[in-house]
Amino acid sequence: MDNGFTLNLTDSSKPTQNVPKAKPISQQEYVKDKLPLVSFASKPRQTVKSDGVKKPAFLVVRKKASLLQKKTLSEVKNFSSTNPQSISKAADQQSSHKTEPQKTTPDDAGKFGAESNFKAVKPKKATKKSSSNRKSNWAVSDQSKSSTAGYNNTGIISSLFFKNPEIPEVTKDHVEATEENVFSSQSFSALKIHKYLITTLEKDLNLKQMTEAQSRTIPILLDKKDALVKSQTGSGKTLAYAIPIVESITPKIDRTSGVFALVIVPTRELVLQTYTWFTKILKAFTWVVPGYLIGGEKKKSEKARIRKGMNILISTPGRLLDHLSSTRNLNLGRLHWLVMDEADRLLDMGYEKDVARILSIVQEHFVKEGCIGRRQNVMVSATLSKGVEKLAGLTLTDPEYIKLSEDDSENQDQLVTPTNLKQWYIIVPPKLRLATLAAFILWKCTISTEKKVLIFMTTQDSVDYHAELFNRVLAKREDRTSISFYKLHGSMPQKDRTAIFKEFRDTDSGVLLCTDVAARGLDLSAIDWIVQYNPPVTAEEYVHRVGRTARVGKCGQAIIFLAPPETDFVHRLANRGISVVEKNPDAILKTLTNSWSKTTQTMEQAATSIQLCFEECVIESYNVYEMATKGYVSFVRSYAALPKDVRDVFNFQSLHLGHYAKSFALRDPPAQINTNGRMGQRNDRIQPFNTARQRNPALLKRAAAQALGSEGTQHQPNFYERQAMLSEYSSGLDPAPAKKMKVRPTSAAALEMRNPC
Ligand SMILES: Nc1ncnc2c1ncn2[C@@H]1O[C@H](COP(=O)(O)OP(=O)(O)OP(=O)(O)O)[C@@H](O)[C@H]1O
Repeated sequence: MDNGFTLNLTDSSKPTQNVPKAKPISQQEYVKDKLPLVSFASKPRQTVKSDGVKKPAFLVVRKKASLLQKKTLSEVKNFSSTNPQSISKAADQQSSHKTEPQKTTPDDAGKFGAESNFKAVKPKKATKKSSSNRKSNWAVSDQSKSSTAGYNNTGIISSLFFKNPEIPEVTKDHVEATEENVFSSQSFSALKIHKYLITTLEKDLNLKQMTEAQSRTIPILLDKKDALVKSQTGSGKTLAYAIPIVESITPKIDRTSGVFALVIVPTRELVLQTYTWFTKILKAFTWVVPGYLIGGEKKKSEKARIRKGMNILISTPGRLLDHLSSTRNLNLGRLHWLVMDEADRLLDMGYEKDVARILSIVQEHFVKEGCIGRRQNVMVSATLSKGVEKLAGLTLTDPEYIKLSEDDSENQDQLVTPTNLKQWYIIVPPKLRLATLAAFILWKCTISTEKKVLIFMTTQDSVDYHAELFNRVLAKREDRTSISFYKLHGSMPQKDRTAIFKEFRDTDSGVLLCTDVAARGLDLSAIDWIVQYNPPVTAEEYVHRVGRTARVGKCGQAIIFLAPPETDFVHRLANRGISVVEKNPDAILKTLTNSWSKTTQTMEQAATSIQLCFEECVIESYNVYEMATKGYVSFVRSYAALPKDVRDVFNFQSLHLGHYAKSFALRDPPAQINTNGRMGQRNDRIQPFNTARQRNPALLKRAAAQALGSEGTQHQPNFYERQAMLSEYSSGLDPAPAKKMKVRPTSAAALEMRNPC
């Protein structure tokens, strides 16, 4: 039997076609990685038929040099996966000293991981599914068992298709989805605004009709009223407040007149995007100066811009507060407009203090200037709820609550997603997550025409790792089109962030891996698919993430990966008026037989082949291995730190750590995975995420609290605090405390939690 990974040494000196081609380890890489990987052949364990003659076949075994007994380093250096001589030499040597079988596989992980719900799960005999759509092959048939058994028998890697948890049947909820029209029947010329502004909108920006959000909001704001605007993602809310601001600026204003309008938004990319909108619609109003403040830029150049003066200022709260306390020229005493875009995000615990402080400073400036004019306040978000303004003590004067959907007051909590958005969920056993994601990417980017994909992950380390892994394994293969992978998260240098944001916005195809830094407000054109590889914890965040596609009446699709214990999230969404349809993961994995390897016949073989390539990639380079462990540890820690309110759905106790390790292409048992590399090999710096902690929830809780910068026994961060700390939205510009902090982070994940952007 040829399982696709056998090497017939007697038949040919070349590896068979199906042996995954691993990059030979260069001397340089060897020195860098310290722990080289060697390949050698095992004792013949089976035979393959060639020209009707039975010949012994050898399995290629790849091990870290350090695991081989009696091998000197110089011997080890001579081995490489593509060097058949070294393989046969190794095979000879191996007969004299046996290789250590890998002691543990992630399948054993119940022993190492948290107490798992899956511990007692036996290999599944048959799925419970009744509908054909839900038929799944996780419980492998005898035939497929035999096709993948080779891996199991070698003890090299565990099978993807054994010991997976049962996929629960998800009862279908009746969802009354609320719909909102995107476009109104009115054009901009119906508004009482300056004719130059109308010309810019209709001729230069080619906007024929107003959206519903614009036609309802603009007249109210032109009437000088305060407003709370809630309308679906991608409904043109930016212009809904930008047009009245520009219209209300009189010709008397120049750059020395001070800040006329202040717009606060949660992320730097959103600042740049909003700034671009203002520059576009100010085309005919050359005397009005827009400007922005973001973190990651030289403060000195920002100070110079402030000194020169600007009339419309767009900023993240962190940077604004920083300048308000350190830049004397920044005077907000003549402010006529205060806009908070993504206001619900700005006013939750992550930002509330910053925003409240900004408001009190604005008030001080008002008193100093002796200003008597009334300031107009506008709050905008797709998930805004009434009363949110009270959170920061912001006093709105008789605000209009502009809500586009016509639901009754009982349904205040209902969320709205675009009508043209198709929403799916997929229940994937943890072991198959990576292969399924890879299959999805290959399917969309090489076979289908929907080639622009945005993938959300929880942590920055996870994004870094997957971007590196996919770049090495999926990006380029001779026999298919190359795929461009991009990444975006809060710890990247601002220059890179801006460049990638612009590049991905303007490209027709590619995959952007990102954290929630890209979840809100970003207008990336024509994204075909949103993939939530890690689910968000709230329905609101779900709405914002999927809202990056299907904007202004366009079509789009979104899919969310759920593990079997997380399926209740579907009901949570249904309770908020969001309907998602189940997709069969087999349908995605099957595409691998076309997109990954045309020589593999079954889905199981193809999935195992791609998983093996990922695992090889991780073993080969210590850098990738380190990234994988960091990604895994940060994922586990972020899961452990999730707030109580969501633990009925996202329960750390239900995580099968071993299976999740496999989803990071790691072969080590969870107890041996830490951000410090292999246990015992580099024992400096970081404490391992040890078994005791994993097993004991109390210890874990304390560890999570400590990682978040507080003593477990003293202050336990509440829901909002944790969410804020785990979130990507902070501008990262709360400079004073950040600089003072001398506590050494216990891990990259902890660092990320403390200082996310
Ligand atoms: N009247 C219009 N006609 C056509 N397109 C429009 C119109 N107004 C805005 N748009 C387009 O709609 C897109 C989304 O706009 P915008 O980013 O303001 O949406 P939003 O409602 O703020 O979304 P989110 O809630 O995700 O922040 C932009 O690409 C913009 O060009």
